[in-house]
Amino acid sequence: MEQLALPPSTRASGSLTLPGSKSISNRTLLLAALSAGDTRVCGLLDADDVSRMLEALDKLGVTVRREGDSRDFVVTGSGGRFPAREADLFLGNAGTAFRPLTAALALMDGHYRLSGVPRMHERPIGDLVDALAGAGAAIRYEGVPGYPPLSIAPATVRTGAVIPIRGNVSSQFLTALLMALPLTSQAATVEVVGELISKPYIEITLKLMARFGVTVSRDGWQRFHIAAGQGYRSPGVIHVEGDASSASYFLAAGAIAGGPVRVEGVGRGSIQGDVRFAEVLAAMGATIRMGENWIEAEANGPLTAVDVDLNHIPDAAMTIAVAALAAKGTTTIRNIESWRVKETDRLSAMATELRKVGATVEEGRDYLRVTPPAALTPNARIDTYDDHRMAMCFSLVSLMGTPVTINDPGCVGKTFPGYFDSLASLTHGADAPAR
Ligand SMILES: O=C(O)C1=C[C@@H](OP(=O)(O)O)[C@@H](O)[C@H](O)C1
Ligand SMILES: C=C(OP(=O)(O)O)C(=O)O
Repeated sequence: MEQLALPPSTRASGSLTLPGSKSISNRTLLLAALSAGDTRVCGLLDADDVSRMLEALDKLGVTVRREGDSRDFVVTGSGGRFPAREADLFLGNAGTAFRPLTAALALMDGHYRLSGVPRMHERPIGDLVDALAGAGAAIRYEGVPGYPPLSIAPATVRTGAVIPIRGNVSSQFLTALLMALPLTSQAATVEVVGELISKPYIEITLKLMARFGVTVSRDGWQRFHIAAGQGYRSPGVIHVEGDASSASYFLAAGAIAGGPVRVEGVGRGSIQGDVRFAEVLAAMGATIRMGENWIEAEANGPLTAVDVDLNHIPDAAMTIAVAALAAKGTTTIRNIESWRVKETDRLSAMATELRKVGATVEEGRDYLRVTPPAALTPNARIDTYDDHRMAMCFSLVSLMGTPVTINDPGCVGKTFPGYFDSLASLTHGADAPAR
Protein backbone atom coordinates (compact mmCIF):
# COMPACT_ATOMS: atom_id res chain seq x y z
CA MET A 1 0.00 0.00 0.00
CA GLU A 2 1.18 3.49 -0.82
CA GLN A 3 1.79 5.85 2.11
CA LEU A 4 2.37 9.60 2.28
CA ALA A 5 4.42 10.90 5.22
CA LEU A 6 3.52 14.52 5.92
CA PRO A 7 6.17 16.32 7.99
CA PRO A 8 5.11 18.80 10.65
CA SER A 9 4.30 22.33 9.63
CA THR A 10 2.73 25.18 11.52
CA ARG A 11 2.26 27.74 8.81
CA ALA A 12 -0.19 27.77 5.89
CA SER A 13 -1.02 30.79 3.77
CA GLY A 14 -1.62 31.78 0.16
CA SER A 15 -4.39 31.28 -2.33
CA LEU A 16 -5.54 28.64 -4.75
CA THR A 17 -8.20 28.06 -7.37
CA LEU A 18 -10.50 25.22 -6.45
CA PRO A 19 -11.29 22.28 -8.76
CA GLY A 20 -14.88 22.18 -10.01
CA SER A 21 -17.74 21.09 -7.79
CA LYS A 22 -18.52 17.37 -7.96
CA SER A 23 -22.21 17.95 -7.20
CA ILE A 24 -22.58 20.59 -9.91
CA SER A 25 -20.42 18.73 -12.46
CA ASN A 26 -22.41 15.50 -12.37
CA ARG A 27 -25.83 17.17 -12.23
CA THR A 28 -24.93 19.48 -15.10
CA LEU A 29 -23.64 16.65 -17.27
CA LEU A 30 -26.83 14.65 -16.79
CA LEU A 31 -29.18 17.60 -17.30
CA ALA A 32 -27.25 18.65 -20.41
CA ALA A 33 -27.44 15.08 -21.75
CA LEU A 34 -31.23 15.04 -21.18
CA SER A 35 -31.80 18.46 -22.77
CA ALA A 36 -32.75 19.63 -26.18
CA GLY A 37 -29.74 21.40 -27.72
CA ASP A 38 -26.01 21.60 -27.05
CA THR A 39 -24.61 22.77 -23.70
CA ARG A 40 -21.09 24.05 -23.13
CA VAL A 41 -20.01 23.04 -19.63
CA CYS A 42 -16.99 25.06 -18.44
CA GLY A 43 -14.68 24.10 -15.60
CA LEU A 44 -15.84 20.49 -15.18
CA LEU A 45 -14.20 18.67 -12.27
CA ASP A 46 -11.42 16.28 -13.31
CA ALA A 47 -11.86 13.40 -10.84
CA ASP A 48 -13.07 9.78 -10.64
CA ASP A 49 -16.73 10.51 -9.85
CA VAL A 50 -17.07 12.72 -12.92
CA SER A 51 -15.13 10.28 -15.11
CA ARG A 52 -17.69 7.59 -14.17
CA MET A 53 -20.54 9.89 -15.29
CA LEU A 54 -18.74 10.76 -18.55
CA GLU A 55 -18.12 7.05 -19.30
CA ALA A 56 -21.78 6.27 -18.59
CA LEU A 57 -23.02 9.00 -20.93
CA ASP A 58 -20.67 7.71 -23.61
CA LYS A 59 -22.12 4.20 -23.28
CA LEU A 60 -25.61 5.71 -23.43
CA GLY A 61 -24.76 7.18 -26.81
CA VAL A 62 -24.52 10.81 -25.71
CA THR A 63 -21.86 12.84 -27.51
CA VAL A 64 -19.62 14.83 -25.17
CA ARG A 65 -16.76 16.68 -26.86
CA ARG A 66 -13.86 18.00 -24.86
CA GLU A 67 -12.40 21.30 -26.04
CA GLY A 68 -8.67 20.62 -26.46
CA ASP A 69 -7.17 19.68 -23.12
CA SER A 70 -9.29 22.21 -21.22
CA ARG A 71 -11.99 21.27 -18.72
CA ASP A 72 -14.65 22.71 -21.01
CA PHE A 73 -16.94 20.20 -22.71
CA VAL A 74 -19.80 20.43 -25.19
CA VAL A 75 -22.64 18.01 -24.50
CA THR A 76 -25.02 17.20 -27.34
CA GLY A 77 -28.42 16.90 -25.71
CA SER A 78 -30.56 13.83 -26.43
CA GLY A 79 -33.88 15.62 -26.00
CA GLY A 80 -34.89 13.37 -23.12
CA ARG A 81 -34.20 9.94 -24.61
CA PHE A 82 -30.71 8.46 -24.70
CA PRO A 83 -29.69 6.94 -28.06
CA ALA A 84 -28.58 3.61 -26.50
CA ARG A 85 -31.54 1.40 -25.61
CA GLU A 86 -29.25 -1.03 -23.76
CA ALA A 87 -26.15 -0.42 -21.65
CA ASP A 88 -24.12 -1.91 -18.81
CA LEU A 89 -22.79 0.94 -16.66
CA PHE A 90 -20.02 0.85 -14.05
CA LEU A 91 -20.35 3.83 -11.72
CA GLY A 92 -17.56 3.27 -9.21
CA ASN A 93 -18.54 4.79 -5.87
CA ALA A 94 -20.16 7.91 -7.30
CA GLY A 95 -23.48 8.48 -5.54
CA THR A 96 -24.08 11.55 -7.72
CA ALA A 97 -23.88 9.33 -10.81
CA PHE A 98 -25.55 6.16 -9.50
CA ARG A 99 -28.71 7.57 -7.95
CA PRO A 100 -29.67 10.13 -10.65
CA LEU A 101 -28.88 7.70 -13.50
CA THR A 102 -31.03 4.99 -11.86
CA ALA A 103 -34.04 7.30 -11.89
CA ALA A 104 -33.46 8.67 -15.40
CA LEU A 105 -32.90 5.21 -16.92
CA ALA A 106 -35.96 3.78 -15.17
CA LEU A 107 -38.02 6.18 -17.31
CA MET A 108 -36.21 5.52 -20.59
CA ASP A 109 -37.89 2.38 -21.88
CA GLY A 110 -34.66 0.41 -22.31
CA HIS A 111 -32.59 -2.37 -20.74
CA TYR A 112 -29.86 -1.09 -18.45
CA ARG A 113 -27.57 -2.48 -15.77
CA LEU A 114 -25.90 -0.34 -13.11
CA SER A 115 -23.09 -1.53 -10.86
CA GLY A 116 -20.24 -0.07 -8.84
CA VAL A 117 -17.34 -0.90 -6.54
CA PRO A 118 -18.06 -3.31 -3.66
CA ARG A 119 -18.73 -0.40 -1.28
CA MET A 120 -21.33 1.02 -3.67
CA HIS A 121 -23.10 -2.34 -3.38
CA GLU A 122 -23.36 -1.70 0.38
CA ARG A 123 -24.80 1.80 -0.01
CA PRO A 124 -28.63 1.83 0.18
CA ILE A 125 -30.82 2.59 -2.83
CA GLY A 126 -34.05 0.79 -1.82
CA ASP A 127 -35.98 3.98 -1.04
CA LEU A 128 -35.36 5.32 -4.54
CA VAL A 129 -36.18 1.98 -6.17
CA ASP A 130 -39.43 1.75 -4.15
CA ALA A 131 -40.47 5.24 -5.23
CA LEU A 132 -39.79 4.50 -8.91
CA ALA A 133 -41.37 1.04 -8.77
CA GLY A 134 -44.47 2.54 -7.14
CA ALA A 135 -44.91 4.66 -10.28
CA GLY A 136 -44.55 1.59 -12.49
CA ALA A 137 -40.78 1.31 -13.19
CA ALA A 138 -39.29 -2.18 -13.61
CA ILE A 139 -36.12 -2.39 -11.50
CA ARG A 140 -34.60 -5.60 -10.20
CA TYR A 141 -31.93 -6.12 -7.56
CA GLU A 142 -29.22 -8.41 -8.86
CA GLY A 143 -27.83 -9.11 -5.40
CA VAL A 144 -29.06 -8.04 -1.99
CA PRO A 145 -32.53 -6.39 -2.03
CA GLY A 146 -32.24 -2.68 -1.34
CA TYR A 147 -28.72 -2.35 -2.78
CA PRO A 148 -26.95 -2.18 -6.16
CA PRO A 149 -26.27 -3.71 -8.62
CA LEU A 150 -29.56 -3.06 -10.41
CA SER A 151 -31.10 -4.03 -13.71
CA ILE A 152 -33.77 -1.95 -15.37
CA ALA A 153 -36.31 -3.08 -17.99
CA PRO A 154 -38.80 -1.12 -20.13
CA ALA A 155 -42.01 -0.19 -18.31
CA THR A 156 -44.84 2.32 -18.42
CA VAL A 157 -44.47 4.92 -15.70
CA ARG A 158 -47.50 6.91 -14.51
CA THR A 159 -47.18 9.78 -12.12
CA GLY A 160 -50.88 10.36 -11.36
CA ALA A 161 -50.56 9.42 -7.70
CA VAL A 162 -48.34 11.27 -5.22
CA ILE A 163 -44.89 9.64 -5.19
CA PRO A 164 -43.55 9.09 -1.66
CA ILE A 165 -39.78 9.16 -1.09
CA ARG A 166 -37.89 8.70 2.17
CA GLY A 167 -35.76 11.72 3.01
CA ASN A 168 -33.67 10.60 5.97
CA VAL A 169 -31.16 8.21 4.38
CA SER A 170 -29.82 10.26 1.47
CA SER A 171 -31.06 13.43 -0.19
CA GLN A 172 -29.73 12.01 -3.47
CA PHE A 173 -32.92 9.89 -3.77
CA LEU A 174 -35.08 13.03 -3.92
CA THR A 175 -32.56 14.72 -6.22
CA ALA A 176 -32.69 11.70 -8.55
CA LEU A 177 -36.50 11.65 -8.69
CA LEU A 178 -36.82 15.39 -9.24
CA MET A 179 -34.28 15.41 -12.07
CA ALA A 180 -35.87 12.38 -13.80
CA LEU A 181 -39.60 13.10 -13.51
CA PRO A 182 -39.76 15.83 -16.19
CA LEU A 183 -38.80 13.09 -18.70
CA THR A 184 -42.35 11.71 -18.41
CA SER A 185 -43.88 15.08 -19.45
CA GLN A 186 -46.62 14.25 -16.93
CA ALA A 187 -47.42 16.31 -13.86
CA ALA A 188 -45.83 14.80 -10.77
CA THR A 189 -45.95 15.40 -7.03
CA VAL A 190 -43.30 14.01 -4.72
CA GLU A 191 -43.84 13.81 -0.99
CA VAL A 192 -40.92 13.41 1.40
CA VAL A 193 -41.46 10.80 4.10
CA GLY A 194 -39.56 11.49 7.33
CA GLU A 195 -37.16 14.36 7.89
CA LEU A 196 -35.22 15.44 4.79
CA ILE A 197 -31.45 15.44 5.40
CA SER A 198 -28.73 17.37 3.55
CA LYS A 199 -31.28 19.97 2.38
CA PRO A 200 -28.86 22.35 0.62
CA TYR A 201 -28.15 19.64 -1.97
CA ILE A 202 -31.82 19.81 -3.00
CA GLU A 203 -31.37 23.53 -3.54
CA ILE A 204 -28.46 22.79 -5.91
CA THR A 205 -30.74 20.36 -7.77
CA LEU A 206 -33.63 22.82 -8.07
CA LYS A 207 -31.39 25.71 -9.13
CA LEU A 208 -29.71 23.68 -11.85
CA MET A 209 -33.04 22.24 -13.08
CA ALA A 210 -34.27 25.84 -13.37
CA ARG A 211 -31.19 26.74 -15.45
CA PHE A 212 -32.28 23.95 -17.82
CA GLY A 213 -35.82 25.31 -18.04
CA VAL A 214 -37.77 23.16 -15.57
CA THR A 215 -39.37 24.74 -12.53
CA VAL A 216 -40.42 22.83 -9.44
CA SER A 217 -42.83 24.39 -6.98
CA ARG A 218 -42.53 23.28 -3.38
CA ASP A 219 -44.27 23.42 -0.08
CA GLY A 220 -41.38 23.69 2.40
CA TRP A 221 -39.25 20.55 2.23
CA GLN A 222 -42.28 18.23 2.25
CA ARG A 223 -43.95 18.41 -1.17
CA PHE A 224 -42.49 19.10 -4.57
CA HIS A 225 -44.60 19.59 -7.70
CA ILE A 226 -43.55 19.46 -11.33
CA ALA A 227 -46.15 20.78 -13.78
CA ALA A 228 -46.95 18.75 -16.90
CA GLY A 229 -45.29 19.37 -20.23
CA GLN A 230 -41.93 20.63 -19.03
CA GLY A 231 -38.75 19.42 -20.73
CA TYR A 232 -35.09 20.30 -20.32
CA ARG A 233 -33.68 22.94 -22.67
CA SER A 234 -30.02 23.83 -22.91
CA PRO A 235 -29.10 27.14 -21.26
CA GLY A 236 -26.21 27.44 -23.73
CA VAL A 237 -23.30 27.69 -21.31
CA ILE A 238 -22.90 26.56 -17.68
CA HIS A 239 -19.89 27.50 -15.56
CA VAL A 240 -19.15 24.97 -12.83
CA GLU A 241 -18.34 26.61 -9.48
CA GLY A 242 -15.34 25.52 -7.45
CA ASP A 243 -16.03 22.68 -5.01
CA ALA A 244 -17.12 24.04 -1.64
CA SER A 245 -16.47 20.72 0.16
CA SER A 246 -12.89 20.70 -1.18
CA ALA A 247 -12.57 24.31 0.00
CA SER A 248 -13.12 23.18 3.59
CA TYR A 249 -9.64 21.63 3.95
CA PHE A 250 -7.85 24.79 2.89
CA LEU A 251 -10.04 27.09 4.95
CA ALA A 252 -9.42 24.87 7.96
CA ALA A 253 -5.68 25.02 7.15
CA GLY A 254 -5.81 28.83 7.33
CA ALA A 255 -7.75 28.74 10.59
CA ILE A 256 -5.37 26.20 12.17
CA ALA A 257 -1.99 27.37 10.83
CA GLY A 258 -1.98 31.16 10.63
CA GLY A 259 -3.34 31.94 7.22
CA PRO A 260 -4.70 33.83 5.54
CA VAL A 261 -5.65 31.11 3.08
CA ARG A 262 -7.88 32.17 0.23
CA VAL A 263 -9.87 29.82 -2.01
CA GLU A 264 -11.08 31.11 -5.36
CA GLY A 265 -14.11 29.64 -7.11
CA VAL A 266 -16.76 29.78 -4.37
CA GLY A 267 -18.07 32.65 -2.28
CA ARG A 268 -21.22 34.54 -1.39
CA GLY A 269 -22.74 33.82 -4.80
CA SER A 270 -22.36 30.02 -4.49
CA ILE A 271 -25.28 27.61 -4.86
CA GLN A 272 -23.47 25.04 -2.67
CA GLY A 273 -24.53 24.64 0.94
CA ASP A 274 -20.99 23.69 1.97
CA VAL A 275 -19.91 27.34 1.81
CA ARG A 276 -21.60 27.50 5.22
CA PHE A 277 -18.61 25.55 6.56
CA ALA A 278 -17.01 28.99 6.93
CA GLU A 279 -19.65 29.90 9.54
CA VAL A 280 -18.54 26.98 11.69
CA LEU A 281 -14.89 28.05 11.47
CA ALA A 282 -15.97 31.58 12.45
CA ALA A 283 -17.83 30.13 15.45
CA MET A 284 -14.57 28.38 16.39
CA GLY A 285 -12.84 31.77 16.42
CA ALA A 286 -11.29 32.06 12.94
CA THR A 287 -11.54 35.27 10.96
CA ILE A 288 -13.49 34.71 7.74
CA ARG A 289 -13.69 37.09 4.81
CA MET A 290 -15.89 36.41 1.81
CA GLY A 291 -16.33 37.91 -1.63
CA GLU A 292 -18.68 37.00 -4.45
CA ASN A 293 -16.33 34.25 -5.65
CA TRP A 294 -13.74 33.74 -2.88
CA ILE A 295 -13.47 32.89 0.80
CA GLU A 296 -10.53 33.52 3.10
CA ALA A 297 -9.73 32.10 6.55
CA GLU A 298 -7.17 33.42 9.01
CA ALA A 299 -6.26 32.32 12.51
CA ASN A 300 -7.17 34.68 15.29
CA GLY A 301 -5.58 32.92 18.24
CA PRO A 302 -6.28 29.29 19.07
CA LEU A 303 -9.58 27.76 17.93
CA THR A 304 -12.28 26.98 20.47
CA ALA A 305 -14.59 23.97 20.54
CA VAL A 306 -18.18 24.12 19.24
CA ASP A 307 -21.36 22.09 19.71
CA VAL A 308 -23.11 22.11 16.34
CA ASP A 309 -25.78 20.37 14.24
CA LEU A 310 -24.10 19.88 10.85
CA ASN A 311 -26.83 17.92 9.06
CA HIS A 312 -26.86 20.59 6.35
CA ILE A 313 -23.14 20.14 5.50
CA PRO A 314 -22.41 16.41 6.01
CA ASP A 315 -19.24 16.38 3.87
CA ALA A 316 -17.53 19.50 5.23
CA ALA A 317 -18.59 18.39 8.72
CA MET A 318 -15.80 15.80 8.60
CA THR A 319 -13.28 18.65 8.36
CA ILE A 320 -14.62 20.06 11.63
CA ALA A 321 -14.08 16.69 13.33
CA VAL A 322 -10.34 16.95 12.56
CA ALA A 323 -10.11 20.73 13.11
CA ALA A 324 -11.46 19.92 16.60
CA LEU A 325 -7.98 18.51 17.37
CA ALA A 326 -6.67 22.08 17.26
CA ALA A 327 -9.51 23.54 19.34
CA LYS A 328 -9.62 24.13 23.07
CA GLY A 329 -12.36 22.04 24.67
CA THR A 330 -14.74 19.32 23.49
CA THR A 331 -16.35 19.64 20.07
CA THR A 332 -19.67 17.91 19.40
CA ILE A 333 -20.96 17.37 15.86
CA ARG A 334 -24.62 16.33 15.80
CA ASN A 335 -27.19 14.90 13.38
CA ILE A 336 -24.70 13.18 11.07
CA GLU A 337 -26.08 9.63 10.94
CA SER A 338 -25.84 9.71 7.12
CA TRP A 339 -22.04 9.42 7.58
CA ARG A 340 -22.65 5.71 8.14
CA VAL A 341 -23.76 5.03 4.55
CA LYS A 342 -21.20 7.02 2.59
CA GLU A 343 -17.76 5.97 1.26
CA THR A 344 -17.26 4.07 4.51
CA ASP A 345 -18.98 4.18 7.90
CA ARG A 346 -17.50 7.61 8.54
CA LEU A 347 -18.62 7.84 12.17
CA SER A 348 -16.74 4.69 13.04
CA ALA A 349 -13.73 5.46 10.80
CA MET A 350 -13.39 9.00 12.12
CA ALA A 351 -13.57 7.85 15.76
CA THR A 352 -10.96 5.13 15.19
CA GLU A 353 -8.47 7.40 13.43
CA LEU A 354 -8.92 10.38 15.76
CA ARG A 355 -8.02 8.05 18.64
CA LYS A 356 -4.73 7.21 16.86
CA VAL A 357 -3.57 10.82 17.30
CA GLY A 358 -4.55 10.73 20.97
CA ALA A 359 -8.05 12.26 20.97
CA THR A 360 -10.78 11.12 23.34
CA VAL A 361 -13.75 10.34 21.12
CA GLU A 362 -17.35 9.44 21.87
CA GLU A 363 -19.09 7.87 18.88
CA GLY A 364 -22.87 8.13 19.13
CA ARG A 365 -25.45 6.72 16.72
CA ASP A 366 -25.68 10.09 15.01
CA TYR A 367 -23.05 12.28 16.68
CA LEU A 368 -19.34 12.52 17.39
CA ARG A 369 -17.71 14.15 20.40
CA VAL A 370 -13.99 14.96 20.13
CA THR A 371 -11.67 16.09 22.93
CA PRO A 372 -8.08 16.75 21.84
CA PRO A 373 -5.17 15.40 23.91
CA ALA A 374 -2.69 17.72 25.65
CA ALA A 375 -0.23 16.82 22.87
CA LEU A 376 -1.07 15.01 19.63
CA THR A 377 0.59 11.63 19.09
CA PRO A 378 3.26 12.02 16.37
CA ASN A 379 3.68 9.70 13.38
CA ALA A 380 0.22 8.12 13.50
CA ARG A 381 -0.52 5.97 10.46
CA ILE A 382 -3.99 7.00 9.36
CA ASP A 383 -6.13 4.44 7.53
CA THR A 384 -8.37 6.06 4.94
CA TYR A 385 -10.94 3.30 4.14
CA ASP A 386 -10.97 4.23 0.43
CA ASP A 387 -12.58 7.48 1.54
CA HIS A 388 -11.14 10.62 -0.06
CA ARG A 389 -12.39 12.80 2.77
CA MET A 390 -10.63 10.72 5.45
CA ALA A 391 -7.34 11.29 3.61
CA MET A 392 -7.91 15.02 3.05
CA CYS A 393 -9.16 15.70 6.59
CA PHE A 394 -6.27 13.95 8.34
CA SER A 395 -3.64 15.81 6.31
CA LEU A 396 -4.57 18.76 8.55
CA VAL A 397 -2.87 17.04 11.50
CA SER A 398 0.48 17.92 9.88
CA LEU A 399 -0.45 21.62 10.16
CA MET A 400 -0.78 21.21 13.92
CA GLY A 401 2.99 20.68 14.09
CA THR A 402 2.58 16.89 14.22
CA PRO A 403 3.99 14.52 11.59
CA VAL A 404 1.37 12.11 10.24
CA THR A 405 1.27 9.36 7.62
CA ILE A 406 -1.69 8.98 5.30
CA ASN A 407 -2.24 5.40 4.09
CA ASP A 408 -3.47 4.98 0.51
CA PRO A 409 -3.39 8.73 -0.26
CA GLY A 410 -4.49 8.03 -3.87
CA CYS A 411 -8.09 7.62 -2.66
CA VAL A 412 -8.42 11.41 -2.95
CA GLY A 413 -8.90 10.78 -6.69
CA LYS A 414 -12.65 10.38 -6.09
CA THR A 415 -13.06 14.15 -6.02
CA PHE A 416 -9.61 15.81 -5.86
CA PRO A 417 -6.64 14.00 -7.47
CA GLY A 418 -4.29 16.98 -6.99
CA TYR A 419 -5.15 17.53 -3.33
CA PHE A 420 -1.74 16.91 -1.74
CA ASP A 421 0.04 19.14 -4.28
CA SER A 422 -2.44 21.92 -3.59
CA LEU A 423 -1.91 21.55 0.14
CA ALA A 424 1.88 21.64 -0.31
CA SER A 425 1.56 24.89 -2.27
CA LEU A 426 0.08 26.56 0.82
CA THR A 427 2.53 25.28 3.45
CA HIS A 428 5.79 27.15 3.94
CA GLY A 429 9.27 26.98 5.35
CA ALA A 430 11.71 24.17 5.93
CA ASP A 431 8.98 22.10 7.51
CA ALA A 432 6.62 22.19 4.51
CA PRO A 433 5.48 18.72 3.34
CA ALA A 434 8.07 17.00 1.14
CA ARG A 435 6.79 15.91 -2.27
O1 LIG B 1 -26.41 15.48 -3.93
C1 LIG B 1 -25.19 15.59 -3.78
O2 LIG B 1 -24.46 16.11 -4.64
C2 LIG B 1 -24.60 15.09 -2.53
C3 LIG B 1 -25.39 14.89 -1.42
C4 LIG B 1 -24.85 14.47 -0.11
O3 LIG B 1 -25.26 13.15 0.13
P1 LIG B 1 -26.54 12.74 1.07
O4 LIG B 1 -27.74 13.40 0.56
O5 LIG B 1 -26.55 11.26 0.92
O6 LIG B 1 -26.19 13.20 2.46
C5 LIG B 1 -23.34 14.56 -0.06
O7 LIG B 1 -22.84 13.84 1.04
C6 LIG B 1 -22.70 14.03 -1.33
O8 LIG B 1 -21.29 14.10 -1.27
C7 LIG B 1 -23.14 14.83 -2.51
C1 LIG C 1 -20.68 11.21 0.17
C2 LIG C 1 -19.89 11.54 -0.85
O1 LIG C 1 -20.03 11.07 -2.11
P1 LIG C 1 -21.25 10.49 -2.96
O2 LIG C 1 -21.56 11.53 -3.98
O3 LIG C 1 -20.73 9.24 -3.58
O4 LIG C 1 -22.41 10.24 -2.05
C3 LIG C 1 -18.74 12.48 -0.66
O5 LIG C 1 -18.17 12.93 -1.67
O6 LIG C 1 -18.37 12.78 0.48
